[in-house]
Amino acid sequence: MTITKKLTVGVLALQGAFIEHIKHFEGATKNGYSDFEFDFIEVRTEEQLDRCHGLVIPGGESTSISLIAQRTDLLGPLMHYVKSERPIWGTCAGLIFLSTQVENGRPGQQLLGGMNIQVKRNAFGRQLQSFQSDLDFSSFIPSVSDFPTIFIRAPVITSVLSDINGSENVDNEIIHSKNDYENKAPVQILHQLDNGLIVAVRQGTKLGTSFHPELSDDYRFHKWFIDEFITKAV
Ligand SMILES: NC(=O)CC[C@H](N)C(=O)O
Repeated sequence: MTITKKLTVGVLALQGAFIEHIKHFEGATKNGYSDFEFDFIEVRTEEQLDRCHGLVIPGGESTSISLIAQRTDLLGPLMHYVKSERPIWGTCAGLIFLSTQVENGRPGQQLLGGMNIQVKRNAFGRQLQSFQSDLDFSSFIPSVSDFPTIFIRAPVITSVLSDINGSENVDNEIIHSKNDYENKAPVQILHQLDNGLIVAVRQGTKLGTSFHPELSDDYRFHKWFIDEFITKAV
């Protein structure tokens, strides 16, 4: 007799492309899991957050997500959730919110401080606000060598911070997370564009991507997140 484990994956639903993530997860898990049953939920409250075995922070506008989280009293629970080591994936604005330092941020913008990275908002400038490119992710997702990758006013990862308490990066232009969590896992660079810009990183149970797999019609990236982060964590 197989015992089926029920797993709940939340998508932070304060602003941005949360419905698209839920649809992709549903598509990615429709067939092929006999040991797990999945529930994908929109997260707007602490009670919903507590139920989640993993969380996705979608793309949208990081300053709005930060502001709404503060106004709805979800910022504290989210900072606490980051410390729990449960998997979190931030896409685009979600990557910004998940990071420790942000260049080009807005004064007062809050960061969850889940990954020891500095990111730059709107890093591609006006000429290249949005673009699509088929990228080869086969070095970390087996046989995915042609993923339709969409960038929209995307951030990039500008540095990996070795000592987040050090003073070398103190700069008034840079927003720093107020979370006292320190992710101790090594930061892995998963993908760099041909011009060297870093657009996907992993640090232990946390994943950050500059781009939007949920806006393509391809479920493989979401399936990989489920297989590599969610089902392995339980
Ligand atoms: N597509 C996106 O998520 C854009 C992110 C947006 N530029 C920000 O700063 O939050």
